[in-house]
Amino acid sequence: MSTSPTADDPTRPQPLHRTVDVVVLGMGSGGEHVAHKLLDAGLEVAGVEAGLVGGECPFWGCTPSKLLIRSADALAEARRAGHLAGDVDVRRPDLGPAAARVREANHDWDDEAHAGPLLGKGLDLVRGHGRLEGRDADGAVRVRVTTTGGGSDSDTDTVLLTARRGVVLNTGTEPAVPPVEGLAGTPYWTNRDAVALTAAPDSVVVLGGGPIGAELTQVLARFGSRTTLVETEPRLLGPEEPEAGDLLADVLRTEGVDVRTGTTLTRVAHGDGGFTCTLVADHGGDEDGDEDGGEATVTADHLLVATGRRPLLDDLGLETVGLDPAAATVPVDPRCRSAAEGVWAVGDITGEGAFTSVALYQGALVVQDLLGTATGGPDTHPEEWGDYRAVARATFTDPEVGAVGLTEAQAREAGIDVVTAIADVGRDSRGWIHGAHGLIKVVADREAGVLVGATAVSPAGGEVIGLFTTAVHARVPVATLSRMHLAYPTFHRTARVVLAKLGEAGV
Ligand SMILES: Cc1cc2nc3c(=O)[nH]c(=O)nc-3n(C[C@H](O)[C@H](O)[C@H](O)COP(=O)(O)OP(=O)(O)OC[C@H]3O[C@@H](n4cnc5c(N)ncnc54)[C@H](O)[C@@H]3O)c2cc1C
Ligand SMILES: NC(=O)c1ccc[n+]([C@@H]2O[C@H](COP(=O)([O-])OP(=O)(O)OC[C@H]3O[C@@H](n4cnc5c(N)ncnc54)[C@H](O)[C@@H]3O)[C@@H](O)[C@H]2O)c1
Repeated sequence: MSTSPTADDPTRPQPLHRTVDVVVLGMGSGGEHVAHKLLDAGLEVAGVEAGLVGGECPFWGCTPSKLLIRSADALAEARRAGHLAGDVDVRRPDLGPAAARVREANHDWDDEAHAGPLLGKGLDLVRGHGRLEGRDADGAVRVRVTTTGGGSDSDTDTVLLTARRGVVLNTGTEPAVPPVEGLAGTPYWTNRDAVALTAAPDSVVVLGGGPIGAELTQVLARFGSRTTLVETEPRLLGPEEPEAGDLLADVLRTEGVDVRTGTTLTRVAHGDGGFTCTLVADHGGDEDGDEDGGEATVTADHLLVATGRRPLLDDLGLETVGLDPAAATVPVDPRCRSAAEGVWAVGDITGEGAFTSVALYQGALVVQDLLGTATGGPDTHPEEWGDYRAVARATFTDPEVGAVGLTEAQAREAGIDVVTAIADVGRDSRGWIHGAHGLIKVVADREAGVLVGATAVSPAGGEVIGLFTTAVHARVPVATLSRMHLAYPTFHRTARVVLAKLGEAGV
């Protein structure tokens, strides 16, 4: 690694100037993967991180939320035992054990378990806010880091990194907080507060019925919080199949959640007694229908805002390398190259799916591109490069909502000659035995004779969707799928019902 101190302003501490092969700017799941693989291959790599190495997923996202969900599911299963195995009295639901597991998993929000192995491989970890700073005379991209101290940079407030081969952007997202009157300045929670809870609050209003809102609503309700879920759109999990969101809303209502879809939070007041939320039902209202178009007031101890995420692209210096600083995402090609030479992007900022699985998938593409390990380029070997037809995802509510590829609406919008089929998981053998609520819906392309999308709302729906992910990804003909052995009795076996329906419809 070459080191050359430079000074733009003699009154400021000397910035350190280092040249490496690749700078990874933002060390979320995708960036961490890229750094590991490039270091393994012998490249000189610098990683720039303003927060914790590993990003949102292990510390405030996937892992802690799934740990809380696991405990909440255990409670729900215990409560179900009454119908199946005699009385089980859940007397004192306690978030404590789940909170302890969260802290065990993320070492009390300490990133040593992520940073340590990378440092061991020789990563130049620069802790601080990174910003692109144009190119040097050879065209190499530069990154200036305003350091937050630590490691070898504790004596300087600025480090300038030059990347011989390129920069990989992986700066992720932050909560998008809506401009609701009175909300700013109140102690509302985001996912970061929710996953750090050690006890369930008496009452909470959850704003936003996407994956974060839906998952955390069910957790808190199962631990005994009086929970109101407010969603502006007519249904939960908006981008997924409408049948999935409707079924989930029904399940949450059965569990005692006050689900208010088609409802907008218009005003927030916070005082000693907690939050007072003014709600306006504007899309048909809640299920009772008695407040449609009218104003209602809900009070709660806490307000959890889960209304989407905003890519962290501000103050990233995108314009210094010719990228649009006002764009909502950094669009990438199948190699994850941005429009700027020598600048790749991975993860949520690419807009290809805000999932850890996508960030890791894209990280592998960048590594393949930088190391030249693919057989050919995207033009000759498209199967080796970025393909987002079959993005699989799961919302870990109970039942889980697994999905892959296109929804019916998206397929129709894409001009596909769509045939759909739907089946009730609860009426099939395993579902009935289990007492499950669920459905499987498939979306087929009649002309091609293949599935382009599927949704599995089911116990273990995130696992059930694997079958359909293979089908959509590998374009397995529906006729071939219909002849598969499917173990009996399983949740995924409901596939045969939808496939038979597609057959009857001529697919
Ligand atoms: C509550 C919750 C639950 C989730 N559950 C799941 C799930 O079950 N499954 C799933 O697939 N996905 C889930 N997700 C989504 C998942 O967390 C993200 O898709 C994943 O973290 C990928 O993000 P990323 O790599 O793009 O960036 P991030 O993880 O956001 O990391 C980006 C990093 O860049 C750093 N950074 C940003 N700007 C700068 C800068 N200028 N300089 C230096 N550093 C910077 C940040 O500090 C951060 O550490 C969940 C998200 C949340 C919030
Ligand atoms: N299991 C998983 O894979 C998982 C879990 C959590 C999050 N994630 C990822 O994180 C992303 C962000 O999750 P999210 O749930 O915050 O975002 P989201 O954008 O998916 O959902 C936000 C919801 O809030 C609603 N909303 C927006 N403004 C509102 C307002 N003012 N009042 C009421 N409702 C409002 C939207 O209509 C939407 O339904 C997801 O898109 C997903 O990719 C994944």
